[in-house]
Amino acid sequence: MRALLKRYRQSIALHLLLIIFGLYFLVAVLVTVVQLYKEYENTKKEFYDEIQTLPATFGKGISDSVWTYNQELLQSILQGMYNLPIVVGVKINSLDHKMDIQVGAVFNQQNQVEYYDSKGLATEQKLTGLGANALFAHEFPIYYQGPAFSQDIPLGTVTLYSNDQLVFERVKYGFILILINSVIKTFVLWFIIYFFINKHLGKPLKEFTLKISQQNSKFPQAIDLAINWTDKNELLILKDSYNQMIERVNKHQHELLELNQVLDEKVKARTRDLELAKESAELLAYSDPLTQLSNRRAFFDYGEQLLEQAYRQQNSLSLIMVDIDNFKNLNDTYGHALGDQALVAFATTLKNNLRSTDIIARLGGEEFAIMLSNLGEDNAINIAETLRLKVSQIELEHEQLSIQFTASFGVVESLPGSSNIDSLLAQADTALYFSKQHGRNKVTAYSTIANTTTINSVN
Ligand SMILES: Nc1nc2c(ncn2[C@@H]2O[C@H](COP(=O)(O)OP(=O)(O)OP(=O)(O)O)[C@@H](O)[C@H]2O)c(=O)[nH]1
Repeated sequence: MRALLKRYRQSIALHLLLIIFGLYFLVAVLVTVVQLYKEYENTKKEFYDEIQTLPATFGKGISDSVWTYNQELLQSILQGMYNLPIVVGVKINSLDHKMDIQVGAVFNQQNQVEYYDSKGLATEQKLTGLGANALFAHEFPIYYQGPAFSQDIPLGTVTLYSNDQLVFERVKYGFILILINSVIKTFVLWFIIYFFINKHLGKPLKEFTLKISQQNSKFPQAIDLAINWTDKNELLILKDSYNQMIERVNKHQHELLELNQVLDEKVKARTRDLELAKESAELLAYSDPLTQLSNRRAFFDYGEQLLEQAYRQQNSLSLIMVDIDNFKNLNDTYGHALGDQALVAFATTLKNNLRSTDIIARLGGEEFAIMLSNLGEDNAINIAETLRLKVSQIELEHEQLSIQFTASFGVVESLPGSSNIDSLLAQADTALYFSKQHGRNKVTAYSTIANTTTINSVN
């Protein structure tokens, strides 16, 4: 039942049919009721007309039996009348009241219904047959017309009673037939029309809905419906409109995708530019434009990291400070451009002779610092010596002259946990200063002069 109700709620065909045939059935019932009423009225009239004809048939017999006081004959005539299907009761009122008699259902003086058997004795209602609540009566006089009398002699009256229910009983079967006819017609038509509405509207709509729900939301496709209809009906027009819309949506989607791609490429290009700009900004911020070595800031940042790492791993780390000798002189003698050339050649020599993991930085002017990870003082001194030699071998050409220069070095080893960049630099600088003081083009280890320096400071 629940499934049927759900099916009804979900089916346009069933819904429409219920409305249409519900109304149709109501109208059919109304028309039938009106028909029944009319039939009832006609039948009632027919009854009345038939009752009107009875005096002509039974009047003479009744008059004769009343005149001759023949009770037996009167009773049998009354019984014959009572047996007629349109009569429910007969009442004779004779003038001398000697032949008064009633059979069946009749009204008394107080207009109440009373019931009598075929012998005229009062009885229960059942003997009168049909219910007599709605009696209607027809009264006619009886006369004696004998050859001895010139005039009709009034003998009394006969009242015939009939019943609405008899009328109804007669039309009832006709009405039931009409009603059954209407019900069968309604339901047969209902199922036939449901079949066709469902076939041509319900099913295609269901198919359409199913196919729409199965669409890929990103790339919807045109839909085809299994409708055998040569001309375009509303459903086919709806399907075509849907397909046109899908085509437009897909076109729009395609344009959007293309636009997205263009935008994506633009964003990527912009991101690349930004990254490059960032890289070059970082490079600028962290490198020396002339020598392409790290600058002072980078040296401090990277140096701190190396120091921490060495501390964690309990590794040795050494710092070398280098300063080109008499650089002012070089600048003043051969010009600033040659000075720059010397700085670049010097930086290249450092780079070529050190590991990529070492930090080489130009701290400012002609002053450089090198941080060597995993190297103790002895190794650092050796490297500084090599560099000193390599630097002294650099030859710069200037106006057919070969220009050479030297550099002084200060070396210090970091003791795990006791050093920071500033103190290391200060110590390396002390060693460098020592090299400068003792003839330049030298390598000095801080450890070799530390005591002397302390004593000097104390003095
Ligand atoms: N060409 C050039 N010269 C620079 C640059 N930066 C600093 N200088 C010069 O480097 C010279 C450094 O001179 P000083 O500090 O007196 O040192 P020095 O002449 O090398 O003497 P010592 O260090 O004692 O051997 C100055 O003349 C600066 O003008 C630069 O980028 N290019």
